[in-house]
Amino acid sequence: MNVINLQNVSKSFKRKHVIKPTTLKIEEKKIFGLLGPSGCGKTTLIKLIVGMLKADLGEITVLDRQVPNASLLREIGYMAQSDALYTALTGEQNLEFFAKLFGFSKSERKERIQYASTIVQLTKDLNVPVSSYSGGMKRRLSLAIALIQDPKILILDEPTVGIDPLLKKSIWTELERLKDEEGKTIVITTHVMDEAEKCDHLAMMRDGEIIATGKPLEIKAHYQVQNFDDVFLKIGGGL
Ligand SMILES: Nc1ncnc2c1ncn2[C@@H]1O[C@H](COP(=O)(O)OP(=O)(O)OP(=O)(O)O)[C@@H](O)[C@H]1O
Repeated sequence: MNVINLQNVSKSFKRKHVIKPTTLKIEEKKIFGLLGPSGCGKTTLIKLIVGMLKADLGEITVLDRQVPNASLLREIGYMAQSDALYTALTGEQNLEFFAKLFGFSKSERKERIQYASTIVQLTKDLNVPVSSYSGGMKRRLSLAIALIQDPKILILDEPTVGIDPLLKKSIWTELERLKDEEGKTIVITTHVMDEAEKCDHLAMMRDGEIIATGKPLEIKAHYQVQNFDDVFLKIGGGL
């Protein structure tokens, strides 16, 4: 079953055609990666799916509901590229704020905060104001916020930027567990080549267009290369 469907979706900013007519289906219970050079339109595409931007043309449905739809807020955990955090508050207060928005009871909030902060290894720093967090800690808190309401779909815009390799590995282990054991669908943008390899399915973007889709092996075969660094070089080189 497809949980995300885009049908001929396009978007321009002023006269710039940032997303050219795009049709895309994302299957449930998969990790779907969006790859492409900086500025090719990944974040814009993601914002259209989340409902933060309105498409000029075309139709987007998520879980069979047309976007935008307020009921989808609960179903989509979104981690933006720039952290949207309350820096005067502690990590825990940030998580508490978002957990309250989703109407969790006090005991559920405690449980959810414990779960989300453990995954991103922030439990020890929960009582520190976010203003004194490092860049990587802010990314981790943003990921915890995306997980707080136990959404069916996780949409993560470069979630592991600024995160050290060990923690990155444990985050990926958790993403794979969320998919395998809890049936989550995960959409991720990345520039990191080993992350591309871990996705079940990929869409390669260039200049506002999806130019290839497939499993990592299929994409490499398509470009006749051994690794994703070379895929990128070929895309950048105007294949
Ligand atoms: N609000 C906006 N107004 C005008 N132009 C915009 C706006 N948002 C994005 N753009 C332009 O749209 C293009 C695609 O941007 P987008 O952020 O989607 O790319 P990206 O692939 O996510 O890049 P990166 O990997 O660097 O994050 C860029 O040329 C950008 O300058």
